[in-house]
Amino acid sequence: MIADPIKIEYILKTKFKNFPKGVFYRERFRELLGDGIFNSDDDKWKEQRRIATSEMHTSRFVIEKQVNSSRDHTIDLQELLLRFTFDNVCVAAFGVDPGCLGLDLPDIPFAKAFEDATEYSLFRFLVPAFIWKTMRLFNVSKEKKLKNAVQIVHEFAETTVKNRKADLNKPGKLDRDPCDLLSRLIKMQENQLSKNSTQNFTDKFLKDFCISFILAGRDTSSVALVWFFWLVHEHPNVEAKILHEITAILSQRETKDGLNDVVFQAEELDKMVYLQAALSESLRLYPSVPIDFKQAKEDDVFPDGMKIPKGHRVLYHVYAMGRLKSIWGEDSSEFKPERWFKDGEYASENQFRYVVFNAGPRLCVGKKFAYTQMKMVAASILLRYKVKVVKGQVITPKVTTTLYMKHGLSVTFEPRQLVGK
Ligand code: HEM
Repeated sequence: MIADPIKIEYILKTKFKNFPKGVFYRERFRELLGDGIFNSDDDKWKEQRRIATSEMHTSRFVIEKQVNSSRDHTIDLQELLLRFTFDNVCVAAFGVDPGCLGLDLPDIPFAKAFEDATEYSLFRFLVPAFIWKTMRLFNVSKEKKLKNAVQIVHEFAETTVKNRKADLNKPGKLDRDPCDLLSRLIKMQENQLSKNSTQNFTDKFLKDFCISFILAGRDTSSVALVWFFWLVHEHPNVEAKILHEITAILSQRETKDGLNDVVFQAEELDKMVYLQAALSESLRLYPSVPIDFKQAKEDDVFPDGMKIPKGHRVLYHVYAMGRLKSIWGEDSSEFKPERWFKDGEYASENQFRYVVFNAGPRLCVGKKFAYTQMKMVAASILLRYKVKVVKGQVITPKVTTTLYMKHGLSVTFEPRQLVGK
C-alpha cells in the first residue's frame, strides 16, 4: 500500500494496467469521450451541461417534495442522494429516468439489480478466486444472486439500446436532439459508417459501455455530497460563506426571480469557486474512492529502487493521502476550504497529490460533470434550507470500494427566509 505522489505518478503514467481487466472500457472511454463530450468547452458540451442542469433542477423539485412530505420527520439524506444520482447518471448515459426519486421512494428492479450486482461482485475481490469460481460453476449462493442481478441489468440495457436506436431512426419521435451518451455513440457510428469507416459498435458494446458509465458515475457524487452536507453542518462559518457567494451571484441577475423559481445556470455554477473549494476539501477528507489499485504489466522498478514483479498489484491509499501532513501541512485534518485559494484565486492541487479523481491519463472522465452536478444540488438546497443533522447518530465510514456513511445521515430541513431578495 503506498501514499507517495511520486510513485503514484509513475504508476498512473502508463506503466501499470487497470485491474480487473474488462470491468471498464477504459481505453475506449478515453478515445470516445476523453476530451470530447464531457470535458471540452465546445457547444456540444455546453448543450449537454444546459440539459444536465435543467434535469438536475427538476430532481431538485422532487427532493423538495420529499422534504415537504416529510416535514417534522427525519430523512436519510444519503439514501435520497443515492437515488438522485442514479436517476441522473442513467439520464446522462441512456436518456432514461428510472424514477428512483419518486415521491414514495419506489423499489425500481433495474436499480435494485444494479446495486445487488455491485455488492455481489465485490465478494470476488474478498475471497481467493477458486472459491467464487467454484460457486459460479455450481450456480450457488452469491454467484447465483450475481447471475440473476446481472441478467436484469443486461435485459434493461438491451431493451434501452434497441428502443433508442429505433427512436433515432423515426423522424419527429424525439422532441429534441438527444444528448445522452448512448444516442451520441449511435449517431457517431452512423456518421462514421457513412464515411465508410470500419468503426462499428455492436449492440453488446453499446450496452456494456453505458453500464460501465453508470457504474463509474453512480454513487461517487452522492457519497461526496453526503459527507459535504455533514461537514458544512459542523462548520457554520463555511456555510455562511457559501450562502454569501450564492446570493452575491444571484444578485448579479438582471431579472429577479422569486426564490422558488431560481434555476442556476451552468455559468453561475462556474462562478461558485468557494463552493467548489468546499467540495474539493470535503473530498480530500472523505474521497469517494478511498483506495485504488493497479497491476504491474511487467517486472518494474519504482523511482526509489523498489522492485515490483509482473502481475503484482499496488494499492494506493487515497484516504490516507488526503490527511498527510507532508502534503497538506500541520492543519491537514481540518476542514478548511480556504486552503484551495492562492493569491485570492481558486487553485487546483497537483493531480498526483490529490488523487481523488485519479490522475494523468486515467483522470476521471466525469470530473466536470460531477462538479456541475454536486454544485447544482448543494447550491439549490443550501439556498432554500438549513440542513440540520440529527443529534446523537454515529457518523462513520463503511469500508468498501466506495466511501458510504455506514448508517446513512439522518437530517431535517429548515426552510430559510433570508436569501434571494
Ligand atoms: C465525486 C465524484 C467522482 C469521483 C470522486 C470519481 C472518481 C473517479 C476515480 C478515482 C476514477 C479512477 C478509477 C480507476 O481507474 O481506478 C474514476 C474513473 C472514471 N469516472 Fe469518475 N468519479 C466521480 C464521478 C464520476 C461521474 C459523475 C462520472 C460519469 C458521469 C464518472 C465517470 C468515470 C469514468 C467513465 C471513469 C473511467 C475513466 C478511465 O478509466 O479512463 N465519474 N472516477
